[in-house]
Amino acid sequence: MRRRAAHLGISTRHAFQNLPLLSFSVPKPSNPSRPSAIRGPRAHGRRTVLTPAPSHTQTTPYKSIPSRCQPVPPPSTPHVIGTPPPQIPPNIPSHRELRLRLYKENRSARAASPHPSKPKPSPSPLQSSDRLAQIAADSIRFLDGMATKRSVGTLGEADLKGKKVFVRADLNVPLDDAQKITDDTRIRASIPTIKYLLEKGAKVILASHLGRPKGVTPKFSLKPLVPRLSELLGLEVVMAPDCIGEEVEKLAAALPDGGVLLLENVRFYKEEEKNDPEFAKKLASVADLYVNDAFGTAHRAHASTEGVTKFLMPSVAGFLMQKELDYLVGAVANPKKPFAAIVGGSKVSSKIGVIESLLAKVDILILGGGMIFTFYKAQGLAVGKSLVEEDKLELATSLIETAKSKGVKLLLPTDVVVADKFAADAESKIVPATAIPDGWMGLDVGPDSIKTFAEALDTTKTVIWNGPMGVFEFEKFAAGTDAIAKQLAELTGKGVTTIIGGGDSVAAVEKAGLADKMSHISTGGGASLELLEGKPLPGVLALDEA
Ligand SMILES: Nc1ncnc2c1ncn2[C@@H]1O[C@H](COP(=O)(O)OP(=O)(O)OP(=O)(O)O)[C@@H](O)[C@H]1O
Ligand SMILES: O=C(O)[C@H](O)COP(=O)(O)O
Repeated sequence: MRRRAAHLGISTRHAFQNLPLLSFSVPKPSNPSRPSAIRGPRAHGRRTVLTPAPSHTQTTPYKSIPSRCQPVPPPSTPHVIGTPPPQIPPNIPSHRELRLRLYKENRSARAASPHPSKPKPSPSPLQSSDRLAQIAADSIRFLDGMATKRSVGTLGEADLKGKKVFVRADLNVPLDDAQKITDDTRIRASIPTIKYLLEKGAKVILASHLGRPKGVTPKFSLKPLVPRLSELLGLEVVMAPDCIGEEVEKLAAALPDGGVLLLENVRFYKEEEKNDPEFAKKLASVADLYVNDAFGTAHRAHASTEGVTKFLMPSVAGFLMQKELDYLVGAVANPKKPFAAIVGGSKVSSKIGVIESLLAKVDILILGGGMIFTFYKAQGLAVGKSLVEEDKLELATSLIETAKSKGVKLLLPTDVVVADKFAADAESKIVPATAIPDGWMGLDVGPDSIKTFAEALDTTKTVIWNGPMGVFEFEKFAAGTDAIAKQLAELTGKGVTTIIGGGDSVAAVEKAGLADKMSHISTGGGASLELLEGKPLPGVLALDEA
C-alpha cells in the first residue's frame, strides 16, 4: 500500500525521553560535478552556482502576473531634474540642495514603514494564531510599501537625455580562478534597465559589489565583467579604477550620452557596508539621479543601495527590481489559489522566518531537505545519523500545530533515501520515514514522497520553492530535487505561476536545464528569502513612491 505523506498532526508523536540525542552538522558537499577551480563571490558565502546558466535572459515575458516592470511611457509632465547653479557660497544651501532636502523630507513623511536600518527585534518563534495574524498583517503592510515604488519606466527622454544616472546593479557573479565568469545570469538580468537608459540618451554610471572583500582585493575587481557587459550592451564599457575620487569624476564628466562607466567594486571601501553618509555622498556626487536594480542586494542597507538615495533624486527601481517585486510580492500578497510553498534546504533554523510567514498565506506547505529530520524527531521518530537541530524540536512541533490550526496541508516526506555516509559514493537505500536505521542518514526524499508531492502540486495555481529536497550536489541524492524542478516546469506550461528563490534551489533548477521553463527565477538568494519572510528590504524602501 502506498504510504501517504505525513500530514501535519501525524499520529506518531511519542515522548522524547527514549530518543537518542543525535546532533551533528553536515558540511555542504564540494560538488563533484563542479570544476574545483570554481570560486567566486559565493565561495565565502552559502552557495556557488554549479553550472553556467542556460542562455535565456531575464527579459523572458512574464507568464501570469501582470507586470509593472516593462518600460512605460513617460509622464505627461516630465520630471524636472535639478542642476546646481554656479557659484553658491559654501555655507548657503544650493537650490538643488534645498529642493533635495524638501523632496527627501516629503518622501520620509510619506514612508509609513519602520526605518530599514532599525529592524524590529525578532519575535519569539513560538506560534499562536494571534502571532500568525500579526505576521500576516505586518507582511501585508510591508508588501504594500514595497509594491508601490516608482519605476525607471516612468522616466522618459526629457528626464534622462544627457543626465548621469547612477545605476546600482547586483553584478556579484561567480568567477573561476582564471577570472572567467561561470554564470552570467545577473549580468544579463541587469541589461534591460541599462539599455533603456541608454536609449533615452542617459549616461550610465554602473556600480556593484563583488564578493565580500576586505579592502582593495584584486581578485574581487569588477574588471573581468567588462567584456561581457560590453558584448551584451553592444558598446565599449569604460572601466573606472575606483568607485569614488577624482579619476572617477573625470571619467564621468567625459562620458558621452549613451555611454557606460563601470565603477570599481564599492565594497573596496568599508564605508559601503557601514552605509557611511559621506561615502554615499561621494558616490552620488558624480550623478544626477539614481536607479536601483540590485534586487540581490536589496536586503542590505549599504551606501550604494540605501544611503545614496538621500543625495539623488529621483531614486527609482530598475526593471529587474520591479520584476522581482512583481513576482515575489505578487505571489505572497495576492497569490492565485491554491497556493503552495515548497521549503527545503539544510536547516530549519535558516528557514524559520520563511516557514512562519508562509504558514500565514499558503494552502499547502511541502517540506524537504535536511530540515525534515528535526520534524521527524519532534514527532518521536528515529532519524539515525541524519541532520537534526536539537534546539529546534519544540519549534518544529509548534510549526506543525500552527499548520493544523490554520488548515494548512503540511506535507512531510513519507520515505527517504538514506546513506551510510555523507559522500557522493555512499551506500544508499530507500526506507520509510518511520524506519530510518541506526547509523544511516537521510539525504533525499523517497519516490513515494515525490509522488504524493506531485499529486498535491497538481492542484495548485501558484508555487514558491525555496531550498533543495536533498543533497542534490551528489547525483545519487538529487532525484527529489530534480523531480520537483521537472514538475514545476511542467506546471508552468499549464499556467501555474512558479517562483524559485534561494541560491541552491536556483542552482538546482539551472543544473537541470529548466530555469527558462519557470515563471520567475529570482536573482536574489538572501533578498528573496527576506522578502518571503516579510522583512523590509532597505534598498527598496529607500526608493521613491510611485
Ligand atoms: N538531507 C539533507 N542533509 C544535509 N544537507 C542537505 C539535505 N538536503 C539538502 N541539504 C543541503 O542543503 C543545502 C541547501 O540549503 P539552503 O538552505 O542553503 O538552500 P537555499 O535556500 O536554496 O540556498 P541559499 O541559502 O544559498 O540561498 C544544499 O547544499 C544541500 O546539499
Ligand atoms: O549574492 C548575493 O546574495 C548578493 O549579491 C548579496 O551578497 P552579500 O550576501 O555578500 O551581501
